[in-house]
Amino acid sequence: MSTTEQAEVVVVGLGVGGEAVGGALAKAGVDVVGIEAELVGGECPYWGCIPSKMMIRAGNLLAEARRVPGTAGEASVTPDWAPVARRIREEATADWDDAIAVDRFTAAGGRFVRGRAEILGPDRVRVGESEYVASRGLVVATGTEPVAPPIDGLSETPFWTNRDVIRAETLPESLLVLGGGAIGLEIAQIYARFGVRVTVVEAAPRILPMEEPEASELIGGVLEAEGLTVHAGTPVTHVSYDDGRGFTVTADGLPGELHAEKLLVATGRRPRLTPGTRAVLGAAPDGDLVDDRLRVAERVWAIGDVAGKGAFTHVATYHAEIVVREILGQAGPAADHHALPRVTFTDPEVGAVGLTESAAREAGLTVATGIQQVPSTTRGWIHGTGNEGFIKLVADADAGYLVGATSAGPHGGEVLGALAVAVHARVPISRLESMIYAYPTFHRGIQDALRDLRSAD
Ligand SMILES: Cc1cc2nc3c(=O)[nH]c(=O)nc-3n(C[C@H](O)[C@H](O)[C@H](O)COP(=O)(O)OP(=O)(O)OC[C@H]3O[C@@H](n4cnc5c(N)ncnc54)[C@H](O)[C@@H]3O)c2cc1C
Ligand SMILES: NC(=O)c1ccc[n+]([C@@H]2O[C@H](COP(=O)([O-])OP(=O)(O)OC[C@H]3O[C@@H](n4cnc5c(N)ncnc54)[C@H](O)[C@@H]3O)[C@@H](O)[C@H]2O)c1
Repeated sequence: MSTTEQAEVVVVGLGVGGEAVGGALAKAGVDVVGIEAELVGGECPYWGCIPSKMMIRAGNLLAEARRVPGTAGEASVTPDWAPVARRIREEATADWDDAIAVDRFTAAGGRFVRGRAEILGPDRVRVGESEYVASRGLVVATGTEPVAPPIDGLSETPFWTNRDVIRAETLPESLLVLGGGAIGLEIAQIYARFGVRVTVVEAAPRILPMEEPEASELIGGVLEAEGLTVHAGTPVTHVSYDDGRGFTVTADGLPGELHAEKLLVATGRRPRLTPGTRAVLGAAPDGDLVDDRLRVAERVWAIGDVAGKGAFTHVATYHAEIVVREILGQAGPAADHHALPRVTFTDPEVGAVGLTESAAREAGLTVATGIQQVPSTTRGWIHGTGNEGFIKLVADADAGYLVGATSAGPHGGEVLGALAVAVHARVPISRLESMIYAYPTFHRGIQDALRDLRSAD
């Protein structure tokens, strides 16, 4: 028998963004129904950021130990995946069980529904036989799912996605990674550091195509020095799988076939929002889903990955705060993505904020750049082995402030903090130049990059 329940707010998807919105509204006394098809918390804690960064921490420890000879004596390292898999299963994901997160939401006063919601209109959704009608607002927080490119043969093979690499209890002997973006490169490096023979195949002319070309060159060089094989500009044309032999891949521009026991497809993700649902919500078929208040339509909001403004956890939580304010009728700034920070947690880390040089040029700005190599800074030179990196600044020369920056190197994601403030607050370059930079830090390289920027005047 079908039922209809009323609520003030219905949140579809309790991942990073939905859990934050639902929990905060429930705590504020709003009657919230939160609907989740899989695990409350979403991709980040169970199959994304947290377990992958735990794996990276382990891989970085191995790499540091391997850097001991020649610098601090002798060290012998025997990689073992078992403690990594155990930590992910027991500490990070509670064996992929979200009981604590569900309790947190219901203890705050939220009404929890487990199931896949079908959005029927701007104020109603259906889960199984039950309909939920929202009087005050609908929040769509359904995230993204991996895209498998239309490569001949691929869909008939048992390829891996990020979920399989995170859940692996044992490692394959070899791994082919399709896609040299954030997921592909982070996983490729970790697996290789644990002894897996890894090949990365990227269709675009360079890996990390969304970041500065200097970052692509840096990471490509580091990975190859660690023994990985990296092919870029080589679109895969055919994939096949054989129980005994594993995967065979052919790609344009590569003379022979590539073979590996496992194949990870990390070629991007798409919003979990069908064209039909967009239409039902009153959104245009193409273009921006949300305005600067994250509104899709009257009393309908979309947040996090599905909003299409950057697929990062910090974007989902940022959006959540804005929508909570909107629904509670509180004043506050609109969403502003001009200083979007992101960090690819390879070693060296690639941190970036705002526009790359080419994006700034495409935006029609008068662009000036400055760059400093980390090994040429005092701290980089002291650091020695493992010091590869650079700091690159992208300035709007007419306006006199930075519109983007990249900080690649040891702790590159941490150094990014100062640059993110500069881009976010549009700090005049002259103020940045007159700042005192602690000696000898990695972030002091910003001062050197500013000098390079000034010398380009
Ligand atoms: C391997 C990997 C590593 C990552 N590392 C980082 C990182 O280091 N830093 C970072 O900032 N970001 C990282 N990300 C990205 C980050 O995980 C996402 O940006 C974040 O999870 C987005 O949150 P969200 O709430 O928008 O979506 P999600 O976390 O995807 O949550 C959406 C939720 O909605 C549910 N849902 C979908 N449709 C329905 C429906 N119809 N009914 C009910 N429920 C539904 C889903 O089951 C899911 O739980 C990583 C991602 C991956 C895959
Ligand atoms: N550290 C982080 O913050 C982090 C880590 C992992 C993922 N993420 C988020 O998850 C998103 C998805 O990650 P992703 O790595 O899947 O996507 P991505 O967009 O970062 O990279 C996908 C890569 O695959 C390439 N590609 C596309 N089609 C291809 C094909 N047919 N053959 C070979 N290569 C192909 C693209 O050119 C691109 O380089 C990221 O954009 C990011 O927002 C963030």
